[in-house]
Amino acid sequence: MTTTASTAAVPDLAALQRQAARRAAERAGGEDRLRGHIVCDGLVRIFKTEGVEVVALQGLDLVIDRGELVAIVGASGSGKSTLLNILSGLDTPTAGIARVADYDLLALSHKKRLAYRREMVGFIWQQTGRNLLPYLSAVENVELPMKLAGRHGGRRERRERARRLLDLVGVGYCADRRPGQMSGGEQQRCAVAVAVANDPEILFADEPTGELDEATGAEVFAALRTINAELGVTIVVVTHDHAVAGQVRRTVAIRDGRTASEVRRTARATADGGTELVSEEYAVLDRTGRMQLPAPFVEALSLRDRVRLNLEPDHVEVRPGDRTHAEESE
Ligand SMILES: Nc1ncnc2c1ncn2[C@@H]1O[C@H](COP(=O)(O)OP(=O)(O)OP(=O)(O)O)[C@@H](O)[C@H]1O
Repeated sequence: MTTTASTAAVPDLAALQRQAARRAAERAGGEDRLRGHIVCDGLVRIFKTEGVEVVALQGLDLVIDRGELVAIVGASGSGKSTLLNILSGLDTPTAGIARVADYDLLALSHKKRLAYRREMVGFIWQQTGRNLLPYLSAVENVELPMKLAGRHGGRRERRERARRLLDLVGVGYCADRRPGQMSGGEQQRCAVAVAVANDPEILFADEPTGELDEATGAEVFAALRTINAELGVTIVVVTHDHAVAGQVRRTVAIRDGRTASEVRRTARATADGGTELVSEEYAVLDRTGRMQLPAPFVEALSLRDRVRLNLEPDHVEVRPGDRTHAEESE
């Protein structure tokens, strides 16, 4: 399915993606190391509470390359937070494969899990107040993780790096302000700088724009795109807002704990000198050949129970199946 939308201020998502991939390859030591930075294969997470089992992830497949900026969308309860908690090392899956760089997330010792969370991963929470310490200025907030990790040289080097990162996300002018003196959007952009202070390979963000209006949310996404392109950090953003997902090149939709579909976007020039955003939607096929039909397709043809499949030379046709005896005799 392809859709287009014209707008004057569409960023060139493909160019940014190429720059991010170049930077990521420099960091990782070669183009051949880009593939499969994050790999989930048949990922399962079952929660057991008072004898009741909830299958939050039921065989989820997902591959994200180094330097990608991906949005994960889905309705409430579809398993987004469960996935993010597993990938960021906060939770352990029940079964399947979850691998990030060289870390097998199903078999991490306590020590390795701590190292993974300290060195590999940065995190941004939805609640602005959870990302920053209220009694420190923006620049001090960015310096703090570097200081705690004992990295990035002495005081002066840390301060220079903190100011550089704040400039990069567009809030250099807030360096000496405390969070209470900044807007919600400025705080979240500052949180992006804090999250990458120790140069993690991957940045996870859970609804980072959930408390912001659309325009301010777009500024936070612009900061994420800049960090992605300039530093080559792989970024995974979870959101239930499909409009926000339009800010990135690749969106993965989760339904009932499985990867259901994917949208890829590219900006292209139009004949009248404007810019056009082209979106293409793909269904995701797992290793065993299973896929979910988009809900609007199912509804449009009242598909249910069974469908007819025909193999054509270059496509597969899906048609409503036979009606049951009961329906025919009505
Ligand atoms: N700790 C837990 N114990 C029991 N069930 C849980 C737990 N965490 C999540 N679940 C269940 O797993 C399913 C997926 O939840 P999850 O929070 O991952 O969804 P989500 O897509 O992030 O939803 P939301 O957008 O509302 O945050 C839900 O049915 C939820 O009730």
